[in-house]
Amino acid sequence: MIEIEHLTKRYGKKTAVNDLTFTVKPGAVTGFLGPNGAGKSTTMRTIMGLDAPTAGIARVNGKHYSDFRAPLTEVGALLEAKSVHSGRSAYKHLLALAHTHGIPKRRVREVLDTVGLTEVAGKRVGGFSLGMGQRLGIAVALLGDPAVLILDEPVNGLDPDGVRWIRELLKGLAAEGRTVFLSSHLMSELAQTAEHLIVIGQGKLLADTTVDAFVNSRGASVRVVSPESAKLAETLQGPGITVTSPESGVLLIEGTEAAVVGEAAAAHGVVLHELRAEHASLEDVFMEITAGTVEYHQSQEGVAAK
Ligand SMILES: Nc1ncnc2c1ncn2[C@@H]1O[C@H](COP(=O)(O)OP(=O)(O)OP(=O)(O)O)[C@@H](O)[C@H]1O
Repeated sequence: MIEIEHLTKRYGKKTAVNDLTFTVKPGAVTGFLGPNGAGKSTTMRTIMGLDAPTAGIARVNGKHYSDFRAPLTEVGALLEAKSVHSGRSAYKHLLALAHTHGIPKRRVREVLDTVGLTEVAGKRVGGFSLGMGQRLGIAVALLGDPAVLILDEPVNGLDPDGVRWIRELLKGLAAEGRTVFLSSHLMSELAQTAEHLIVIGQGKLLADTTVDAFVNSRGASVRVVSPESAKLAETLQGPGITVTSPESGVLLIEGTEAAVVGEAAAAHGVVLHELRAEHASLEDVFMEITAGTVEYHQSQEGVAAK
């Protein structure tokens, strides 16, 4: 369990995290979503005791990070997305960490196997690709068999196979009853991995909900293509129903279901070329909810600061 209470972090005049309160529960993968600069990394660094909060508190299993005697066995984290430059082998790197935390040697072999690095365990970490570095970082996070895992953009640098692998790994770890908290700016990735979502923008909490509820928070609409769209639009008028026409011959109907639209068309002899229920994607809802909180906007001239 991770508990964040009224957490605020300022860097000079910049407020990176602004009075954030939420809880990450065990037994599920919780996604941490927000546009670039929203404050995700800062929040995660504060949980791991790497940044001191300006106000508020972050607790892991009821304790502050600095109160853990062997932190690796309490909370595992992958925070840096960059590869490690070291002359040490992956095995030696993990072994050194295991020693300082009282973790048995056999656990090093186990985690190397879990992350698929057994064959390259004797190779210098400095020569690792970004994806291999990510796998090593995940091995470090898992080394102490912690109940809580915090991963900042763990799919960075992984190929599609690696992305699928980490998705299954994280779901499996959550199914074992662990708390799994991962940040991503890839909405589609979180939709497939997370059950719960914490969404922030400009350091503030925007949503704390299940993925399903997040996607369904914007009602589905019905898209119709018809040579008689104007006639159909008239028959559909009613309380709670909004009909718009984004282009000639096309209707977008909100507030009712595809079946109702199809029956109305049949009853009035309207010819349909297409009838489709459209569900908002996680990405659509994310863009809508974070609009106005992004630090940088794409302008026609390029990327311009707000
Ligand atoms: N050490 C620092 N000094 C000054 N400003 C900082 C520092 N660290 C972060 N910030 C600022 O705080 C804000 C939040 O940054 P943070 O890295 O936490 O966001 P993020 O959501 O992780 O973004 P990204 O998805 O781009 O990694 C940004 O505006 C960033 O520029």
